[in-house]
Amino acid sequence: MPANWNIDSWKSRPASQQPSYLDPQELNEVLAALRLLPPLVTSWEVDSLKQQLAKAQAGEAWLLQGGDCAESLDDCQSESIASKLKVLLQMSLVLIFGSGQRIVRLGRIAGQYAKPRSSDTESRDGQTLPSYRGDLINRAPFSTDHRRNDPQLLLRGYERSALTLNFIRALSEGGFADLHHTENWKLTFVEDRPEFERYRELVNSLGDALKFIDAISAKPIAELGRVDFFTSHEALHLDYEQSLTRESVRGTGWYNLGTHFPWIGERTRSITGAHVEMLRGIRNPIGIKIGPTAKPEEVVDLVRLLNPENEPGRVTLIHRVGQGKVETILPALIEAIQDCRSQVLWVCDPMHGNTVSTTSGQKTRRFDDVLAELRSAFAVHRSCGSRLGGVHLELTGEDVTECVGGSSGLTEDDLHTAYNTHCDPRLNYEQAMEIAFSIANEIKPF
Ligand SMILES: O=C[C@H](O)[C@H](O)COP(=O)(O)O
Ligand SMILES: C=C(OP(=O)(O)O)C(=O)O
Repeated sequence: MPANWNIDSWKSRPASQQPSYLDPQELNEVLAALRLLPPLVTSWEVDSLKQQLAKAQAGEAWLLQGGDCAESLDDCQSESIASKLKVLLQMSLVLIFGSGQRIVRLGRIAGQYAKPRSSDTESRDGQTLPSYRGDLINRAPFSTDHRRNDPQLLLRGYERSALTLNFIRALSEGGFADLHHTENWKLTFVEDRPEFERYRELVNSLGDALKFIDAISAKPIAELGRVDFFTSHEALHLDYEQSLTRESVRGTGWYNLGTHFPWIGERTRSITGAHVEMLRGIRNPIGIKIGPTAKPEEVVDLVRLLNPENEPGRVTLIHRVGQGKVETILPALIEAIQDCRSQVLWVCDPMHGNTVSTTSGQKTRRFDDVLAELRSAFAVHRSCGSRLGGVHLELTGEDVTECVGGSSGLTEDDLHTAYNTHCDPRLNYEQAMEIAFSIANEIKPF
């Protein structure tokens, strides 16, 4: 256990972005109930992910992290969960083909229910209400009742996370994930989409390769029938995260067993803050979001504090500085980490630095900005003798219209057609696949 850390030590630090509840007694009862419920993941799985991230750090694998901006409790349905898994599986296949590397699949799923916000309140037509903070805390519709922080939502969030994870596990292990049957991963609406055509060609080559492997193997290769799939979410609501943080029965320390990979957001990464203190003491691999104002020495201090033993796979730095700023901001961060010889996995989130508002005030992201940030990140890492080891995307397998651009040429006028996100705009199927093909051209073994 790290020095001076205990399961409550975060409580003596300033905790930003935390909801307050009208009835603290009700909150305490809910937290007591959560503490008795079984964990969602196991410490063995968490350790296995850490080993895979260590491989990505060493240049032997690549990380694909993606999913909703904000999962919704109502969206915990088979179709929606399967379609997220399908698009991530299809993307990972494209990346494997392009790079010849192992792909680590990490969903923003089964717990991505809490959102940090820029403002505590939202005003519409002269009425001001608390901001929506994710379905773990309050609800999205703009009414006093929906925007009230409700401790019972913590239990609902835990339950929906468990249901989601149960379905993902079944799909990942069974015939659904079998590489011989990639037709299972097809989304209903994609037939005539250009990106699907490119994907179909790739799957046909895979079919030939599998026939060859099957012909020369004496027995079926189990790995071809299943996939590894891990979960992640922002560790934001600290009472909730604490209730799922448990001491390992193996005596290997404390783990957050509400997810495989918790991350610290850009708004809560203060080195003296409660979020950093909470995650300092757990054994999970963790992510840290790095925005454009981060100072190199600040990032070095954070990495040293969170990974004092310099353990491979422990820290993933997810930079999200915005297109046009990568060349000026990223080199100093990379050099500072190289100078202190800290082992980190570098990942680019090309979404969060590129949110813009339309003339009607709707949040969107331009596909070209997302792609530009990603391409610059590859180039800057290369020129610094470093390696971009993964991508972090907000995406969905559904046919939404939230980000503009991409090969189908979505415009601001199209956004109203299927703008379904509760928080930030996500890439739709076609845009996500287009990004995957672009990345596949960039990834090279170290
Ligand atoms: O997903 C990230 C943040 O929660 C989101 O960008 C905050 O949005 P806001 O600036 O509208 O509060
Ligand atoms: C809030 C998020 O990102 P960031 O902390 O980078 O703004 C997020 O990824 O949901």
